[in-house]
Amino acid sequence: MTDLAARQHAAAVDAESAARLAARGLDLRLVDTDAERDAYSQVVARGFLDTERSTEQLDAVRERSAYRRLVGVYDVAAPVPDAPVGTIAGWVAELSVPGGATVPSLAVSAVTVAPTHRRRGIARALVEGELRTAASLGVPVASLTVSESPLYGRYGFAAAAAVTSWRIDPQRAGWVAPDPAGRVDFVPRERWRELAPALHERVRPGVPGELAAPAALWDTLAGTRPDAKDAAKIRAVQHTDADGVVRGLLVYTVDENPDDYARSTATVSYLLAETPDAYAALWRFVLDLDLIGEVRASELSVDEPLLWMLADQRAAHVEVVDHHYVRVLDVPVALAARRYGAPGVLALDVTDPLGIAAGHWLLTVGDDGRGTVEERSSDDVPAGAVRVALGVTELSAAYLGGVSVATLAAAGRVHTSGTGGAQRAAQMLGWHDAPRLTYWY
Ligand SMILES: CC(=O)SCCNC(=O)CCNC(=O)[C@H](O)C(C)(C)COP(=O)(O)OP(=O)(O)OC[C@H]1O[C@@H](n2cnc3c(N)ncnc32)[C@H](O)[C@@H]1OP(=O)(O)O
Repeated sequence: MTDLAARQHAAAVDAESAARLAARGLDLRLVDTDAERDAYSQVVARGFLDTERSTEQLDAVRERSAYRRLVGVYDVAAPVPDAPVGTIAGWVAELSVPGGATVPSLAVSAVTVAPTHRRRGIARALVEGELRTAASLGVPVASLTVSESPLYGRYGFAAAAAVTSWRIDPQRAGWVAPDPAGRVDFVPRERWRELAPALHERVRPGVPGELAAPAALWDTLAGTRPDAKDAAKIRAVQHTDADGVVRGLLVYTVDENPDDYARSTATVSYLLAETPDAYAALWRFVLDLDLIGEVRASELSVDEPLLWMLADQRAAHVEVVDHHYVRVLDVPVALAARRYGAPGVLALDVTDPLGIAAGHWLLTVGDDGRGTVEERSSDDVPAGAVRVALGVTELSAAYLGGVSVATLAAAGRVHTSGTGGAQRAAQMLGWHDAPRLTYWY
């Protein structure tokens, strides 16, 4: 755990949110002991429509979630006062940004409020409180994946990295890409679980929008958790290059079609590739599986090379889905971390309903794509700069290069100065690789 992550984990709860909730007889506090964590875990399961957790599941969750800071809201007047009526989890993890660098991000998860206590501002107090705490510690961005799209824009989050869900008819798709080098083999799930973290560590800096993954993710994907459901369905595969180095990993499941056995369904749970050969070989393996009439995959990029490997692009039905939500907390630190698509100068006027990221900033990008950021007064705009007035939600939307500023301007969400200002700002803030996050958290 980095020093920043340790400080975030141990920080006191936000005083403003605590006072707001206390005025309603509610207690905001850190969830600490094993018994508290188990009670919290049961409430989160209920909040996400899951069944009550068994002792085995509680043990598995507790063992795998120590990295998470857990905060609960308690109602002392409730019949079970030890069960929180509101929950949130947060931890600091590296978020990849355009250009190969990473920034620390407050990853937010497990936001639930008991149906008995909804629509009284408890979720707002929890989310705002954790954002203020992270910002006060110097965490430059926050991020999350969502159950419902409309929830987090009000706090400054935007869908910065969309992904795609695919349904492919492999019997129609064909293949027009070169034959990939290397070999593909089945491996035991336990072996896959050992290999995955290191491969992800190598791949993720080059994928804007990807987040350092908790160890628990690999157990879930490989079915190696003691409480795993349907683990026996999971098939694990590796790709190795000519030197025998593992360059790609795949886990998938198959569901028989009782009406037509030869048109069963294969679902790609996770496909990770470090090289073009590994990427092509693993996709080709999936598309060539016998007895499969449909291949499903999700959390793929909006600009997936796979589309250009298919002889018949209409064999693939592709749906774009909002996925990784990002919220800038510290404008200069966040903007200085990424690289830019073109040189130039932007005068940014940023508004923020929570006040955290509001201000006037000058972003100067050199020919090498690196940016420097200075605070400026609102009327100080150098000649040649494009003035961009936007909310923190729109800044966050454009942060990873996943949406063009020209598109946001055309949608009326961003205002730019001068003829062609939106296009120049779009070239600067744009990036050649679509951002993506490969999992949910
Ligand atoms: C990162 C994650 O964990 S995503 C998972 C979110 N959690 C879930 O989906 C679990 C099921 N849902 C719940 O537990 C709750 O309904 C929550 C957490 C979504 C909302 O909790 P509440 O305490 O009722 O929210 P709260 O009263 O603080 O409302 C905050 C704002 O969100 C709005 N809001 C709350 N729920 C919804 C919703 N389902 N759709 C749209 N807006 C909503 C409120 O109108 C309010 O708006 P305003 O403050 O701008 O006027």
